[in-house]
Amino acid sequence: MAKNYQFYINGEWRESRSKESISILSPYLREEIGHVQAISQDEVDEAINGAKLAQKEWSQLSVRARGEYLYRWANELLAMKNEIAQSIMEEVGKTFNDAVKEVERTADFIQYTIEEATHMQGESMLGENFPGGNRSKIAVTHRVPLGVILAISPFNYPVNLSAAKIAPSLIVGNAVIFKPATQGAISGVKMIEALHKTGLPKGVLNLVTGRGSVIGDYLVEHPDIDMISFTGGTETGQHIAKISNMIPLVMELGGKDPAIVREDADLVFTSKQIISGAYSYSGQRCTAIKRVLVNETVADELVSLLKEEIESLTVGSPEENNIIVPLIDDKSADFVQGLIDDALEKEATLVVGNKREGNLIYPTLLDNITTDMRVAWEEPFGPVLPIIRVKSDKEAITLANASKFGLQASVFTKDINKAFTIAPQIEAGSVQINGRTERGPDHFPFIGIKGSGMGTQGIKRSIEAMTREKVTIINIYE
Ligand SMILES: NC(=O)C1=CN([C@@H]2O[C@H](COP(=O)(O)OP(=O)(O)OC[C@H]3O[C@@H](n4cnc5c(N)ncnc54)[C@H](OP(=O)(O)O)[C@@H]3O)[C@@H](O)[C@H]2O)C=CC1
Ligand SMILES: O=C(O)[C@H](O)COP(=O)(O)O
Repeated sequence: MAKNYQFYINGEWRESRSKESISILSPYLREEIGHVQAISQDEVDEAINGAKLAQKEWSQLSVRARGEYLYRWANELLAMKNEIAQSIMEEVGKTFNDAVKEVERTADFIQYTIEEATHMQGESMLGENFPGGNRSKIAVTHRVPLGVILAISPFNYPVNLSAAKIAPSLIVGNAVIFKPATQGAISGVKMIEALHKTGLPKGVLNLVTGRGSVIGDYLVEHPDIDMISFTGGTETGQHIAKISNMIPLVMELGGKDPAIVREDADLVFTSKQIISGAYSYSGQRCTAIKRVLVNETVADELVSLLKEEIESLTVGSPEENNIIVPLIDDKSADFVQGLIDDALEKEATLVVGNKREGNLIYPTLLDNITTDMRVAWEEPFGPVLPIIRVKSDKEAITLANASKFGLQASVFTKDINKAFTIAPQIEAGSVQINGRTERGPDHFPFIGIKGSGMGTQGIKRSIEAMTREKVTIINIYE
């Protein structure tokens, strides 16, 4: 019988008083792999009240003392690496190798977070530097925690994107309410089992499980939540931004990252970057390359190179480390198929793909995409890549910026002057020159603008986002 996973509140593992649970189906085994608790609003209140109380003492510890718990967490995660990776694989259909990498990356993330926080210093300012001021007034500024942070994560990196919110929150003295994606909650439970083993004080971290559509608004609107760090879809993020109280928000949302390919690009290198950017984990990455804007003079050659690469991609179960794996659920596969069908009805050219077995969509490349086709603008979160042929850099930039999203973009060219002319004109949080779009390394700032989010993640920026400045002014008697 599938295991029943408990939720974690005030240092204890519990079953919900609601007596309700949610069945988790594996996207590729297509069978139930466990149940998570559908907790009640009373239990949400209990978790937040406990967090609020626990935060007071937790914030009094030194950064080094808090860091000791987090170092142990990183070590426990590594000790449970295979078990957690197995969960990630079964629950979200990521290959075992990638799931292991996700756990290792998370341990690195936590360790770097501790080191970064340990080296962050405040500043002092002399009053005399402002007209009319004098030396007897000195401001000392340092960062203080915000209180209780609500961390909401998506399914696709159930461990890494969760820890990327939890570790920066905890190291600076916040308490956390962690709401994992329901499809991803078992992996969330496992990573918190590792944290529990560190002896973390009760209430500092609480794991609440239940459908976002049921407990999400209640969590977001709760008066004792002091900041929300959210990663997920644009619609969910926009909804949260509308209903939340006047508290800081960091939102990392969807994307439609373009790869702009100039006529002078190294096409062999570029095609490999595009393939890995677009198709890894079947395109279920916010930073996946989701459209190619290629100069028409090199389009035929690029398409032929991409086709060749796609034909060598392995397709099937994540247990055999295939690149293309079944999508998270049937609904997502239907959505991707809808984008393909719409483009083909409007006379896009099918280069390769458009084959489907249930929620397994084969890698699909569509050429001659025009702006009336949905796939030119919508985020598939699946293995389909549209090629839009352009006449000039100017047209590529205009199309890149016509998207409602603004996460990342890539520019492929051998002309570094052109690259640096194009990059500033692109409306995106980051522009990669001659590289695929991606979030890592994790200490780099990671920014979504427009429909792709608000605020900045990346280790130091996340720490800053989860703290505020506090100024103490010394007035020296003469
Ligand atoms: N920019 C970035 O860094 C990233 C962006 N994404 C984006 O996320 C999307 C895919 O992830 P997916 O998990 O499907 O995204 P969703 O927006 O469906 O869910 C994200 C999280 O929000 C929760 N949620 C749902 N409704 C509410 C609500 N009303 N209040 C509070 N929380 C709620 C979900 O819970 P539940 O699961 O219970 O519904 C889940 O934990 C894609 O659009 C992708 O681009 C993904 C990763 C990174
Ligand atoms: O959720 C996502 O898709 C990630 O934030 C992207 O991370 P990656 O670029 O490291 O895959």
